[in-house]
Amino acid sequence: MLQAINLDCVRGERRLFHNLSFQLKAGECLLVHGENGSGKTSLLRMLVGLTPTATGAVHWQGSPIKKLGDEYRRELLYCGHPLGLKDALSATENLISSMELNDESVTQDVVHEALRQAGLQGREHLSVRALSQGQKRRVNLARLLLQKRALWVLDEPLTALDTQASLWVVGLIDQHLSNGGIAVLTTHQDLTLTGTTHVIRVGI
Ligand SMILES: Nc1ncnc2c1ncn2[C@@H]1O[C@H](COP(=O)(O)OP(=O)(O)OP(=O)(O)O)[C@@H](O)[C@H]1O
Repeated sequence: MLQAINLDCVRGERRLFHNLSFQLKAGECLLVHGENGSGKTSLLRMLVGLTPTATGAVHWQGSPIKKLGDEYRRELLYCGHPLGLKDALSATENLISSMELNDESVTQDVVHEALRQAGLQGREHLSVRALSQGQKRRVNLARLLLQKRALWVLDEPLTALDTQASLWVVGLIDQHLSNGGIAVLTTHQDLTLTGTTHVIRVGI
């Protein structure tokens, strides 16, 4: 279970949200809506532990994430901004190095299969700088197939994706939820998921 308890977010002079609380059980998804600059990314960064919570706390399976540290990070897959890809490396090299950074091993065949499913067959060895924005996003999202994590936190995962790739990502999220995973995502698009979906709007 993921719990946000009385979170506050102040950026500069602006309070973006106040006393924000929710909880998500296995199989549940939270869609975070809000205008540009309303605090969606700030909230996600708090949930993954990249931005400290000034007040309130984030709990995972009943314990504060601050206390869990790496134990929490091993349960978590965060696709944020920027995409975190190295331009000089190929899609394959990026994914292998991202797995290695997390002490996970993966074969090139498994990476190629993930890239095939992401619609990047034939582009596995091209340096990422030669890929389009949507293709870069697909490389980043191929991690969803490789890193088996209980909690997905996805910041605008559909940005730059065409209709087919958007359907692919929505299908992956649905599958994740039906396997008992939890997901939090921001999006400016209308999104219909089959699992239990909660919606919050940030910006006050
Ligand atoms: N490190 C920072 N220091 C000061 N202000 C910041 C910082 N990070 C974000 N902000 C401000 O906080 C506000 C919320 O930013 P955030 O990125 O969370 O918005 P968002 O809802 O994700 O926006 P978008 O839909 O445009 O992606 C913005 O006004 C932004 O300028």
